Amino acid sequence: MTTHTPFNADILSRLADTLESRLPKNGGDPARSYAAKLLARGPDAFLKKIGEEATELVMAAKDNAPEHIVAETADLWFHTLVALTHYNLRPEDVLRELARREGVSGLAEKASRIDSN
Ligand SMILES: N=c1c2ncn([C@@H]3O[C@H](COP(=O)(O)OP(=O)(O)OP(=O)(O)O)[C@@H](O)[C@H]3O)c2ncn1[C@@H]1O[C@H](COP(=O)(O)O)[C@@H](O)[C@H]1O
Repeated sequence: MTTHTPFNADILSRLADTLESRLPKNGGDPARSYAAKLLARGPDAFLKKIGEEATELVMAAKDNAPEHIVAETADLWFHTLVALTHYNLRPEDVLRELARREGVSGLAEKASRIDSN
């Protein structure tokens, strides 16, 4: 199932727009929407789900089950998008941060942090 075919990341923006519409202040209805239910219940609810989904991803990876890994990563990304929405942040903020880091070696970045301490 692995593919390097370019895929438009607009889905993240569209999903974030949908999640914003599920916020309590925007009339999200917990009776009709799982996302609205999580957002109405607040951080304890969606942060617990992030922990659970991360653990499920680890287990899928340990099983070396590619389709399961993709599904669990999607669940994890979805719940992190719910968290970003609660904190008035957008996936574009995260994508900008990744773009800022592009080409910066993790080893070099870590060394610069250690040197500056
Ligand atoms: N991408 C997702 C998405 N990914 C995962 N999920 C839900 O996340 C939950 C994952 O939790 P689990 O796997 O633990 O399943 P569960 O046992 O049912 O969950 P709990 O009862 O334990 O919380 C499931 O209920 C999934 O349906 C999602 N729910 C919604 N979306 C998107 O969000 C949009 C708005 O959704 P609603 O407003 O909730 O209808 C949808 O149109 C989709 O585009």
